[in-house]
Parts: sequence; C-alpha cells; structure tokens
Amino acid sequence: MKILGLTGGSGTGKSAASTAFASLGCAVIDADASYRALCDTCTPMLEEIQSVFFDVLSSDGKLDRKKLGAIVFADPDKLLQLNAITHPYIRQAAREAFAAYEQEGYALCIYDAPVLFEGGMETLCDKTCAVLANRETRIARIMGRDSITREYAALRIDAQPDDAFYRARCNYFIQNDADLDTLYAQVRRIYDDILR
Ligand SMILES: CC(C)(COP(=O)(O)OP(=O)(O)OC[C@H]1O[C@@H](n2cnc3c(N)ncnc32)[C@H](O)[C@@H]1O)[C@@H](O)C(=O)NCCC(=O)NCCS
Ligand SMILES: Nc1ncnc2c1ncn2[C@@H]1O[C@H](COP(=O)(O)OP(=O)(O)OP(=O)(O)O)[C@@H](O)[C@H]1O
Repeated sequence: MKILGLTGGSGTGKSAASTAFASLGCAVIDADASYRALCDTCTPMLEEIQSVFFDVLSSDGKLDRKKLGAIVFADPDKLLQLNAITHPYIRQAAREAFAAYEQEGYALCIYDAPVLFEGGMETLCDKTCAVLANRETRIARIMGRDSITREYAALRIDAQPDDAFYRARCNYFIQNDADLDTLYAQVRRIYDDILR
C-alpha cells in the first residue's frame, strides 16, 4: 500500500480533497479526527497537556480546545511545546491505522494531516501533497465551517506555514480556489500518477 501525506493550512480543502480521493477507492485517515479521539481517551496525553498549560481542562475533564488554541496560536513557542507532547501520540495512532488499512488490501491510503512535516509524519509517507488556497477564501471557509470569529480564523492561519514552506517540501500540489469539479480533476491526476 502506498501512503500519500496530504497537508496544507486550515481551510485550504484537505478534507474536501480526501473525500475526492475516497471516491476513487482510497483509504483515508484524518489526523485531526485521530487527535480528537485521543483527546477523549488518552489520559496520559491529557495529563501532559494539563501539566504544561494548566487550566485547559474543563470541569468535566474535557480539553477546552478553543482556550488552548487561543494560547498556542498566539505564541509559536507554546505551539512547539504542544506539538512535542501530542505528535508522538498522533504518529503512533497513524502507524496503527496504516497497518489496519494495509491488511484490508487498499492500494493507496491518504493521510490528511495539517501538521505533517512539523510532526515528522512525512517519513511515514511515500509521497506528499499540499493543498493551497488564498487566505481570504480560507478565512471565509473556516469561519463558516467551525463557527469561529474572523480573528480566531486569522490567528489559526497565521500560525501555520506559508505556501513557500509547502512548495519547498511536497511532491504534488492542489490549488483549491475554484469549484469542486476543478478540485476533483486535480485529485484524479495525482491518483493516476501515484498508482501508474
Ligand atoms: C490547537 C488546538 C487546541 C486547536 O483546537 P481547535 O478545536 O480550535 O481546532 P482543531 O483541533 O479542530 O484543528 C483545526 C485546525 O487547526 C490547525 N491546527 C491544529 N493543530 C495545529 C498545530 N499543532 N499547528 C498548526 N495548526 C494546527 C489545523 O489546520 C487543523 O485542521 C488543537 O488543534 C490541538 O490541540 N492541536 C495539537 C495537536 C495537533 O497537532 N493536531 C493536528 C493534527 S495532526
Ligand atoms: N473547492 C471548493 N469549493 C467549495 N467549497 C469548498 C471547496 N474546498 C473546500 N470547501 C469547503 O471549505 C471548507 C473547508 O474545507 P476543508 O474542511 O476541506 O479544509 P481543511 O483543509 O481540511 O481544513 P482544516 O485544516 O481546518 O481542517 C469546508 O466546508 C469545505 O466543504
């Protein structure tokens, strides 16, 4: 099984691209979803987060993500600290998910991970692809999808690498400023190239 790491900033359209790959028969792993599951079940990770960031667990013991996000997206060092705690757990969850899909006989697995390179997760992938889109489009998309303010949307985006970061590292690129048909056509070309 080949693994394609799919990365890019918030609101560029990684999940939309993953859905397009899934429609071609690919397995898809969503690193954000794996992380959300870890936040519900992985007590050692939550304890490590709480010991460094204090006061980010709500009264029912759940991680207050918006509170933590406001802290780490405003301070690059704090984001690095959070990544150092969470990424080993996310990486291990990815390994287990890849092994399960390999057993099921998939030819291509998409690993949708906004922080692929920051977590060293690209070393688990055969190829990498960045999804790119202009900043204003991304802000409008994630404000609508996540019901967040323009300020939090911009804070999140500005805490992430710029296009040049991805251009220097990835094998493939998807420019996702137009409609979904245009996105699907780009996905099809990459799928054909990887499995040819
Ligand atoms: C920073 C946190 C608190 C923000 O929570 P929030 O509910 O607001 O956002 P959510 O988790 O749904 O993520 C939304 C988007 O934020 C961006 N984002 C999340 N984590 C990071 C990060 N470490 N670095 C840069 N961008 C990130 C991504 O584009 C992601 O798709 C949360 O994402 C977190 O704890 N992240 C650390 C773990 C991680 O790296 N997750 C990414 C999965 S590989
Ligand atoms: N080409 C497109 N045309 C119209 N809507 C789109 C397009 N691409 C993505 N969207 C919409 O924009 C929103 C953000 O896209 P998506 O969730 O795929 O981004 P993402 O890169 O996975 O973001 P994040 O890293 O924040 O999870 C979604 O509501 C999605 O349906």
